Amino acid sequence: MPLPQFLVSKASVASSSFDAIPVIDFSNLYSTDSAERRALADKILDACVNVGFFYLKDPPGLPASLPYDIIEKHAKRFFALPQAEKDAIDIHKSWEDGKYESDAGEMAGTNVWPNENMVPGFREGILEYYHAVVQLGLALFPLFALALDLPENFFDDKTTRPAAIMRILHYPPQPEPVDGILGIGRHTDYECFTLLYQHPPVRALQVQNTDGVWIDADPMDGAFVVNIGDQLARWTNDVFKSTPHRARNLSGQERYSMPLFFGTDYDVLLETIPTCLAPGEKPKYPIVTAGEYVKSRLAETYQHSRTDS
Ligand SMILES: O=C(O)CCC(=O)C(=O)O
Ligand SMILES: [Fe+2]
Repeated sequence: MPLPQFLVSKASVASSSFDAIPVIDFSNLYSTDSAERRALADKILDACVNVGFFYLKDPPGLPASLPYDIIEKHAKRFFALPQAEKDAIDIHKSWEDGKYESDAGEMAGTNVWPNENMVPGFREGILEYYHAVVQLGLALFPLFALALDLPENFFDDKTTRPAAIMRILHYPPQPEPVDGILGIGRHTDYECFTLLYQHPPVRALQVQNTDGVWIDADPMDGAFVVNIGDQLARWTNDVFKSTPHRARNLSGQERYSMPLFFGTDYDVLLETIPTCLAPGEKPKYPIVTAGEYVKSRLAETYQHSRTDS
C-alpha cells in the first residue's frame, strides 16, 4: 500500500504568521460538482493550516437576519431578566457529571430553559436557530475530510449523534482593558470546530498569531467565524491549528455572541489521521476518546473560571 501523501506538502504553508482572518465564500457549500468542492476544500485547508480561523461567508439557507433576530428578540430579553431568574438556571447548578453522555440527541446534557412566561418564544426561537446552525456544521465535516485528503464520508459514522453545544453570550461593556475580569481570556476551544455568530457592530474577538500579536476578528455581515478546536488539532497532529483567541468588550456597548461547538460522537477515538504524518513522524498526542477529552477539559473550565494564561 502506498504511504499516504503528507498533507502539509500540498497545502501552501505561509512563510510568516497571519495578519488577517481569511474570508471564504460558502455560497456553493451544497454543490455536488467535485471541482467546486475541491476548490472550497483547498481554501479551507489553507485557512486551517495557516490560521485556524476563517470567516464562513454567505452560507445557503441561513439568512443573516436569523441570528440577528435571535439576539434582538430573545437574547436581549433573556439577559435583561432579574438576576434571580437567571441564577435559577446557572450552569454550575445544571451541569452534572456524566450528563454529557446523555442520549438526548442533539444536545449534550440536559437543557435548562428559562420560564416561558418571562421570555415568550425564547425556547422555540433558539431551537429553530440551533437546528439551522447544526445543519450548517454537519455540512462542514465532509469538507474538512476532503481538505484532509480523506473520503468525504470519513466523519459520517463518527458524527451519528455529535456533540453540538450552543452558548448565547452577553458581554457587558468592560470598563478597563484588564484581561480575565470580564469577557473571555486567552483560550483554545476543545471540540472539533466552533461556528460563531457575532452580533454587530461590537468588536471584541481577537485571535493570536504565532508572533503573539492579537489580530482582530470583527463581526462581518452575512458571515460566521469558524475556528478549529483542539480535537481536530489532535486528530491532525497540529496540521490544523487550534489558535488561541479572546473576547474583550471595550466598546462601551453591550455585546452578544453565539458560539456553537461541534464535536464527534463521544466514543470516537482521537487518533492521528495518517495523511497528517510526514514519513517517519510520530503522533504527538496519546489516543483518547472524544468524550474523555471533552470531559477533562470541561472539568478544568468549570472548576476555574477562564482567565488569561
Ligand atoms: O464571544 C466570542 O466572540 C468568542 C467566544 C469564545 O471564544 C468561546 O466561547 O469559546
Ligand atoms: Fe473560544
